[in-house]
Amino acid sequence: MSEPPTLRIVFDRPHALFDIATTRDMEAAALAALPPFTLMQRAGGAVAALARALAPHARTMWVVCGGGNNGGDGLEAAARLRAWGMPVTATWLGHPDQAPADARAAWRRAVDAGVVFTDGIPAGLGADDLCIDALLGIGGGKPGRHPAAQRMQALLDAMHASPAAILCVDLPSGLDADTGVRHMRPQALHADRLHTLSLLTLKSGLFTGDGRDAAGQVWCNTLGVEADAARACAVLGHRPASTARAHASHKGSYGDVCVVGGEGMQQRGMGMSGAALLAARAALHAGAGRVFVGLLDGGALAVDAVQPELMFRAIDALDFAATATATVCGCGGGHAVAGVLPQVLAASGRLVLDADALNAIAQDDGLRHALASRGARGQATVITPHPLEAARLLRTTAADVQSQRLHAAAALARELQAVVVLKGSGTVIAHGDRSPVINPTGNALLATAGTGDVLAGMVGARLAPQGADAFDAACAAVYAHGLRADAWPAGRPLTAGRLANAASGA
Ligand SMILES: NC(=O)C1=CN([C@@H]2O[C@H](COP(=O)(O)OP(=O)(O)OC[C@H]3O[C@@H](n4cnc5c(N)ncnc54)[C@H](O)[C@@H]3O)[C@@H](O)[C@H]2O)[C@@H](O)CC1
Ligand SMILES: Nc1ncnc2c1ncn2[C@@H]1O[C@H](COP(=O)(O)OP(=O)(O)O)[C@@H](O)[C@H]1O
Ligand SMILES: [K+]
Repeated sequence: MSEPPTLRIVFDRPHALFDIATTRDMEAAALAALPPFTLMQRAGGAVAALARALAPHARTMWVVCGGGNNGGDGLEAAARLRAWGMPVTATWLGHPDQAPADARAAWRRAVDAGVVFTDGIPAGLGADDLCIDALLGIGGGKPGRHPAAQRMQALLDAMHASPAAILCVDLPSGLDADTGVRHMRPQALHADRLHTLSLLTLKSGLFTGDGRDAAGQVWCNTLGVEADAARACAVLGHRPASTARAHASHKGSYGDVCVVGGEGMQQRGMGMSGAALLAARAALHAGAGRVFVGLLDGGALAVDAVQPELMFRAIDALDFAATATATVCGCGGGHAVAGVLPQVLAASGRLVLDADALNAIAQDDGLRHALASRGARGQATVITPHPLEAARLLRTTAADVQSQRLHAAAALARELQAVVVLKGSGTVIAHGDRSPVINPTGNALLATAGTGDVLAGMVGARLAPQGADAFDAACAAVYAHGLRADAWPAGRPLTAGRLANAASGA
């Protein structure tokens, strides 16, 4: 067959993501079905072709290879690059007597092709040069257990300290392909000159947790092996369908959002109305037909002078059960929100729970039960925890949640019978039987207070229209929220207020 194509991963359509176990199964089946060494030749060929495209003017291509098959892919790439006349230098941590058969064959081909081997670090690596990280792939385990670990870390440090671009083979070495947890660290971030060519399958860990920082631009080559999408562990989020509005629509077509939150100064001396206003403004700018605000401030504030479209109501004057209505509850809710949650959980047809609503539920089994029983009544719920809020709900630690984001989101979704939006880099959206989605948009500009309130409002706006699907609404809102940050003009500080206003049409 002709060389399988390499695809630059962009987010115009969903991409299936696979875990290590399924990738191993697929690899074993393909190895059994194909002549020996075929897969590694395809892998090495794909790496070499991308390397040449990324660094056509390189004076040095340093291929850094571990002792397993990831290193084998690197050695095969080195052989190809050398045959094409590229200036290749290779470092190999393996040994011909101990290497897996395919890696040994690749080493032999590299030697025969005239690749220069070195144990040191090539001098004078420049910005036009390329390092190929083929130390560890899906066989990489936790550090410390391997005699080669220290040497690998030193080689990684050398690659990342150089001004050269880096192409990671299959995975950034040391990244857990399933979870996005990084076991080996580069000293600095180099997203603009970092690439990863995922082989056989696209792995979930490239897109969540540390994955995005570790991987840079992701590419994929399936090596000609067709994947069964039904075996995917997750799906990469993608641009939602256009939200063009029919001429003959009216504000009722887009539904109402009721925002409940914002504890007042008088309760505990902590005014948090701003959080509820941010959610309300975001819902308005994201297209809700009408937005009502029920503040928990004892009536202290009755209008948002900057956004007079928002309609303030006493909690008892809000109709949570009305059709085409979504309630967004919890933003800045403080302690006061616990008092209204029984009513909100019982009555709201569609509900977004954020922040203090989630903290209150984590502390109260009655509320937890009230939330979990909504699904059976056909009431849709989206919860939007950040990792610490998720940890409180799961009665564990934020570090534990971060070490298994997909798993944590799915476990919460199961227990609370809700759509879960586990926020952070590579936000995970999970619900029931749906394949979890990892959102690819967003960046650290969002790491500023209030952007989560804006997201809750944006989810509410998408959940409000009659017939809206809660999972799709959550995915679309998270994608749009992150896209706003990705398109943010350079030099303009991103604040949550500006983000809320920018939510229009997104
Ligand atoms: N066999 C084949 O034909 C193919 C192999 N492929 C490649 O093979 C890779 C998987 O190969 P392997 O299963 O050999 O695994 P790796 O090459 O990822 O890692 C295994 C090697 O690394 C060592 N090691 C593991 N953890 C370590 C640590 N923390 N510190 C230091 N050393 C450590 C192990 O002792 C072993 O020598 C994939 O990621 C992919 O790059 C794919 O390209 C598909 C084709
Ligand atoms: N580094 C990051 N990369 C991508 N998204 C981020 C990052 N930091 C924060 N975010 C996003 O910003 C929002 C922050 O929400 P949250 O933590 O609830 O903060 P707050 O409650 O102060 O608004 C979430 O949508 C989260 O996914
Ligand atoms: K690698």
